[in-house]
Amino acid sequence: MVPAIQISNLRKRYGSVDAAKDISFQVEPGQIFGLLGPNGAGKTTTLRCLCSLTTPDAGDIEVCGVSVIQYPRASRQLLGYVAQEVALDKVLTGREMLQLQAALYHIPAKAIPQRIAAIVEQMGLQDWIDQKTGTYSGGIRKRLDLATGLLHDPQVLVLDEPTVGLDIESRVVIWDLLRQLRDRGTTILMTSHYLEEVDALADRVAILDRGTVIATGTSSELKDQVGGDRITLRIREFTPPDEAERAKSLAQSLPFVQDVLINQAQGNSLNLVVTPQSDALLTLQQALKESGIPVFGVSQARPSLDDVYLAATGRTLLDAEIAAASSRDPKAERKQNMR
Ligand SMILES: Nc1ncnc2c1ncn2[C@@H]1O[C@H](COP(=O)(O)OP(=O)(O)OP(=O)(O)O)[C@@H](O)[C@H]1O
Repeated sequence: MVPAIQISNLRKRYGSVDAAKDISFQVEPGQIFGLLGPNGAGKTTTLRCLCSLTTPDAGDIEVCGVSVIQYPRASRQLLGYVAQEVALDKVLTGREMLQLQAALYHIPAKAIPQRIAAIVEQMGLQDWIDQKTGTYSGGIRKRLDLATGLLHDPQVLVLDEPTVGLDIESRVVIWDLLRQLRDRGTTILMTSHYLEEVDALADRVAILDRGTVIATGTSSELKDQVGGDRITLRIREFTPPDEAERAKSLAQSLPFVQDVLINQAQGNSLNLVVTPQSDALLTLQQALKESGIPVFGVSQARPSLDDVYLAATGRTLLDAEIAAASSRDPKAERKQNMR
């Protein structure tokens, strides 16, 4: 079967920044594929290259077997792209926005009312479509964005952070809509930096870090690969570094402890990887007590996608986000993206 999306050795530089160093992954038709990674990992850049909004420096991209580099126009017909922030003209109604978009996609004038009616029903927008978009809540705006991306009935829907900034109820509505689309045969490629979103939605996941793919698979395959249980230990709300080091040495001496990391972004809490066994927590707490080290909080869990990221990069997604946020210049990026 021809993959819905095939990205091979994609490279894109902005000045001295390698936004995409060497990105390869494949999306099968009818799947939801999640690109997970912290801010700055290269997710948006990958989507922009895929949708021929920017030209890669190297690599191949195909959509349903059509080369994006050689046939950008034909490949764009196969794709619906919903950017992270879509500028809405607040004085237009949702229907007027869709009519404008339909004209941009060259949908025949006769077919437009029927196509809009179908998509409005599919997105559950009947009550809002004739109101001005300036009155919309974030969740309704996002549904209109999806409707816009789906208007020309693309085989592949590409979504950049589809629920960023939405409250949990609106996010769940969007998740349900995306599942319905997938069940009707639309392939969806979405980026997210929400672990639980990717876990809940994606059939397969690629984790990106600093412009490269560090892991690909189903969410449970990736979690199985890292193995072991996770114990998060907080000694104090903000633990002094020397005390964290002391607790780390102590934990390392326990036979069931495989690995220990000090998480500076979380007040020097400790992340332990342990061989699953029922008395691990109790034994750890006992050992800490005997050494006079207090316990502010401790919990044990199966690995998460964050643990997959941590195992591959030595830092949590949150750490990476904080580091990335301080090194970016959003104004300059926006300016460059307008060109
Ligand atoms: N137009 C641009 N001009 C200059 N640098 C850019 C531009 N676009 C992206 N970058 C840089 O490339 C790197 C990857 O950015 P990208 O937006 O692809 O990451 P991301 O994973 O999508 O993060 P986010 O979700 O925050 O957009 C970052 O270091 C970013 O600062």
